Amino acid sequence: MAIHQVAPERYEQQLGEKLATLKQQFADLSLPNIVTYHSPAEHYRQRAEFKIWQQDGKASYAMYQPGQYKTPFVIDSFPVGSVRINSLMPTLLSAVNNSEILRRRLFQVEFLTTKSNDALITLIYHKPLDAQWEKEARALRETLGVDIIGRSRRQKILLERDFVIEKLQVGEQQFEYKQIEGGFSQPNADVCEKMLAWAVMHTQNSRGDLLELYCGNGNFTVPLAQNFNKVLATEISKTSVQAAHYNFEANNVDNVEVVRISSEEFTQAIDGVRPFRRLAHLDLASYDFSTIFVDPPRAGLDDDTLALTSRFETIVYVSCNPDTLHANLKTLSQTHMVEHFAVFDQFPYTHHLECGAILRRR
Ligand SMILES: C[S@@+](CC[C@H](N)C(=O)[O-])C[C@H]1O[C@@H](n2cnc3c(N)ncnc32)[C@H](O)[C@@H]1O
Repeated sequence: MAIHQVAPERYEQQLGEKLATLKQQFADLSLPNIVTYHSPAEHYRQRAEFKIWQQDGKASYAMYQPGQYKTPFVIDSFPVGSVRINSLMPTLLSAVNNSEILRRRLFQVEFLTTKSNDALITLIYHKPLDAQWEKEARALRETLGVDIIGRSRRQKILLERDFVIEKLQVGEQQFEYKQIEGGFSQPNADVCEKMLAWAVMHTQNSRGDLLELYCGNGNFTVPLAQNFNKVLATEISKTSVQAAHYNFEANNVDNVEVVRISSEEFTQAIDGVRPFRRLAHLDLASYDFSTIFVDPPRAGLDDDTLALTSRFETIVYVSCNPDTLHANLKTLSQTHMVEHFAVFDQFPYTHHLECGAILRRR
């Protein structure tokens, strides 16, 4: 993980600078007033990964300046990370340094924590993990009161669980989410709650059904489902689809079908280009889609998915990359008006910015 310069006294200034850049970049699109959602100025990331720097028989947490991967910066705290990550960091490190078996050839540590105070630690090694490692890891689990996963080449040792349970507050409602190790989850839980509330608010009183692409673990699907008759959600990752099933059941959401399929394949299926067995149990023609929700990875929407998106009356677009959002909105502006635009400061002190746009057909 690269180093972030956290300076809470500079929080407003850094956000102001990012907003100014964004406004300049989007000046050629007629955007409405931009609504800005702030992050806590520190301790906002629920997940973190560190390289482990080994010297003279001692392990330390290390980070790198982008592009300078031979010069580690040894750190002992991480103000970007949640309070839970910061309280686990020293305890974990001293336990690792007190056990030759846990320390030797450890090269990476990952923390996954939640607002609900759940936590999971993954220890990643350059050596096979044996019964002795497992015994020591179980003792570590008892000491920390946190689940541990051991990973090595072609090996994953689970002591108990490989997930955490998050609880997010969206307006008056609380939702429960399983977040699986290695699966996507929004890193900044406070900002995630604001994004969910924003999406729920702007889809209230929708008619018909919702198509969601890139649904992940159902993060948005769960609170949005109440605003639609039926929802068809799609996602490429098997782990995330498994988590999504759990999350629909845990939150009593019963009007969603989730399918493991890429957005490119789904576009082919709905256009009748070719059939997919994974969709055979669904009658696509029975859906009365009014709205599409997309939250693609940094690459944005591919051309075919973009063309599909432009056929919907209402588009909700959540994006972690202003460059691809801008390019996609330029195309979508030919058929749609941007009615609402929001900025969510998910990644303070970096140049990254999360945005949300609601578009209506002209
Ligand atoms: C930015 S995440 C958003 C996930 C979810 N909306 C959330 O809030 O947690 C993007 C998701 O798209 C999925 N994805 C990546 N490429 C895809 C593709 N070509 N087709 C479908 N899903 C894809 C990833 O696995 C990931 O879950």
